[in-house]
Amino acid sequence: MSETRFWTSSAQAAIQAVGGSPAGLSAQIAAQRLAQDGPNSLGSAQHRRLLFDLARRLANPLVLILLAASAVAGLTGDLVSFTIIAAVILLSTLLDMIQEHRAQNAADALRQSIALRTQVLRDGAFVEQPVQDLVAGDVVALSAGDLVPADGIILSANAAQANEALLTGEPYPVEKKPQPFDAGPGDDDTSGVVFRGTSLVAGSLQMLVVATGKRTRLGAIADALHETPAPTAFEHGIHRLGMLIVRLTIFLVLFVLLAHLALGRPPLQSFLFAMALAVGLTPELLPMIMTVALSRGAQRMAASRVVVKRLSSIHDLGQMDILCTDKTGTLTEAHITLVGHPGLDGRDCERVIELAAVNARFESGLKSPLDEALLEHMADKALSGWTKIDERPFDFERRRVSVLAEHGADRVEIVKGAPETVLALCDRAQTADGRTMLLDEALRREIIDLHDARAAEGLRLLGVAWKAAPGRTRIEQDDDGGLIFCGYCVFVDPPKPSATSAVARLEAAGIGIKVISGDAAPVVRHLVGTLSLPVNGMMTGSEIAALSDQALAARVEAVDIFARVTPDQKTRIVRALRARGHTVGFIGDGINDAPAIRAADVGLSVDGATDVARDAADMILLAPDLGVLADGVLEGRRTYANIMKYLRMGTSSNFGNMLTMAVASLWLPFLPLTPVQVLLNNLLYDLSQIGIPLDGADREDLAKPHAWDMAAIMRFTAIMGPLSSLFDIATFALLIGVAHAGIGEFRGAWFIESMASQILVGFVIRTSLPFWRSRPHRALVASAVLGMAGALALPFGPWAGVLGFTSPSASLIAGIAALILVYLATAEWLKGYALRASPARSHNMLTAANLA
Ligand SMILES: Nc1ncnc2c1ncn2[C@@H]1O[C@H](COP(=O)(O)OP(=O)(O)OP(=O)(O)O)[C@@H](O)[C@H]1O
Ligand SMILES: [Mg+2]
Repeated sequence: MSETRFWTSSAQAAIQAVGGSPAGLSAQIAAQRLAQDGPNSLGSAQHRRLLFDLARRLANPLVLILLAASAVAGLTGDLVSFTIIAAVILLSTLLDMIQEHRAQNAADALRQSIALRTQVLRDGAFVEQPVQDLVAGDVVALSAGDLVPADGIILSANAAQANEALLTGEPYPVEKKPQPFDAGPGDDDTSGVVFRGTSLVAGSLQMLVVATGKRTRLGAIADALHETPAPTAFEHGIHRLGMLIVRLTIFLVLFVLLAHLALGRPPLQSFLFAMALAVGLTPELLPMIMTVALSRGAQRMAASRVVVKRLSSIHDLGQMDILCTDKTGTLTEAHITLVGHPGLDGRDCERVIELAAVNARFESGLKSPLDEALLEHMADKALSGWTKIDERPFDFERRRVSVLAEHGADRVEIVKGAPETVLALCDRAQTADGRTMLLDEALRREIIDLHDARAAEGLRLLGVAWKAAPGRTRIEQDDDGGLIFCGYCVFVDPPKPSATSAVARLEAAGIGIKVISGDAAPVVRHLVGTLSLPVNGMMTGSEIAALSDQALAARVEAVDIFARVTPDQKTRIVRALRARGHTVGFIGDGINDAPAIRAADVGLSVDGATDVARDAADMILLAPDLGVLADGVLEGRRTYANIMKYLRMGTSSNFGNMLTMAVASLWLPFLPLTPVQVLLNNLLYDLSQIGIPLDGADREDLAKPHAWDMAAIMRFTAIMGPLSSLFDIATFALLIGVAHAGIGEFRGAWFIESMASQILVGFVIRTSLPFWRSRPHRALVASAVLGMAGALALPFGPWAGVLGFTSPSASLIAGIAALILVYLATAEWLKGYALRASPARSHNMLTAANLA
């Protein structure tokens, strides 16, 4: 769909075109339009269709070749094989697909629960609606911190500023205000319109929606942007491992095929066998296991009140070794109250609080908790007599709010903000009795000392200043000089006692904490002292500003407290830590935190946070509490441990099977299993693994962050794979050399041996502890029992003949059982050695290399 460039025609024309009016829509018409136009989302309208998905999976070339080859075999007489092969392929694909779908649906439902909502005018009143349900013609009210939910025309605005970096690349906010309704067409000015995906960073506005979903300007480029984030180190590693297995498989299949042909075996049977092996060896279950494990993880995390938006961030959470946190709300209660408003002499002064409250009342930007505390304090005292002329809303670079207001005949500009910023703009000061004096060095020192004394007690302060502004009607960018300092507003934001134990838990889990705040250094230092957080070293924004990225990276690890930092510096700190090889989490709730949340490996926000922060985050904490996060980290690690379990079992048994098949092809005078039997073996093995995502993890797996370690997987495979083939070959020797088994009996016995050894060894290698010390999950035991029962039922049931088996004798089974016991004992003995992490592995080096 192409964008309409509606802003080039007059607002009137655009509004008429969508049949809207400033009065909004009725709920009934909105529902009709929603049915007609579809939801306001950029994703594909419907879920992928099940049938379509099935076709996509069956289109796997290996599967197609196998089906084609067995069809050829079917035409030449072996119809039974063809039927069974087709049925087995269909069955295992369905099994795989249904699990994945269910997992995806569960994860989607969780994501839905935290979907963005917005204020919409319906039937004449503003109501909260999910952003998805917006239609053209709706009137939407936005305020600072909100994401713009659709493209639209501004009906009214109040000091609104939008960040349009996503569309224009321009990092600085641009002013937004309504344009004349009948302005001529052809104008490419976009100041009177807003676009989906941008955000309001200051002020407020009302817009009339003219385009939703894919018809928006963002929708037109969304496919090109393709919102899939860059793969994480873990996904990258999995992909590499998968490719390695595929390459090995191709090599093996060619080897087996050529060996059989060279030895003069029937070509079609040999080909079918080789293809069945290939289907069995490819790690086709990996995506399903990943999705199911991750979605399970997400569900469990939701139970501990962490909602996951991006599933793959669960690994990053498990791997996270540094958590950066803002201060307000995570380390403090965020119930801010005003406790004083001292003038120059240190005693509370009415003038100070009045000016500050007027400033807070007239600010239309994002109301900060400080503003709310001021207004709450003034609730009983009227601010009547004051009228607003203009304002310059808060932003995190200026760290102040300027308001132009009038009281009777006096027109004044009132500025409140970070004390040092405000003081720097003053050249005079005013006492409580109204005397104005020059602000000399001595007086400046006194005022600073007054501040430092309170800040050292952990109190937050705002400076308040003013100047006469006769005849002025606007506040321009650089008007804030020559102010008269008046006093401070003093606030208390009590520390959150639960933060201490939550931080201790995170520390115990191997996660270092860094506090990154826009607040003043003494306040932050006092807070971390009160909570006795294990943090050291302090750096301020002005120090960071003087450092290059390299210099910052060199120092950033040794510093745990950052104060008076700008939003951009928050991002620089995160980047510097990542460049040092850390997996970094960032938790924050404000507009100022959003860029850093996005820059982190794991972006975290809380449920009550601004849209912009929630949108940037990978996970949302439903309670603003670090304790919740500590639980989440354990879930992340458990999920990771389970995926590693599957990988270890899969790669080592695959590799073992490859070796076995290579030997068998050269040595056995017949195929060790028929193609049908190979596929059945594969299906049963898959079935036995269904329980893995539910399995628990040992305490050892949860104790510290784990990075993807390819070398360790290779090492494990190189030890455990050959071990299993050794026992396979011993089984061959037993069957042929000792028992002189016929072909059917050989295949029956070997089918059982290979299934039993693969399934049972899983219980040995799923844990690094002695296997009897770690209890597997019931579901894993159940699926394993199911797989084993199948393995025994096939060669022994009435269908054995059709499947090409002859039931093995009791003594053969006893022999095999003995071999398997020895195998399991050897595996248990060797696994400590095989499971050791690669010695060269340094967490830092590895992740740094992956980042590059
Ligand atoms: N409404 C306001 N009016 C004037 N100044 C403000 C206002 N809000 C914040 N400031 C100033 O800007 C500074 C930075 O804002 P803030 O403390 O919210 O940053 P932050 O990085 O989000 O901090 P935190 O770590 O506490 O969440 C404040 O310390 C204060 O000096
Ligand atoms: Mg904050």
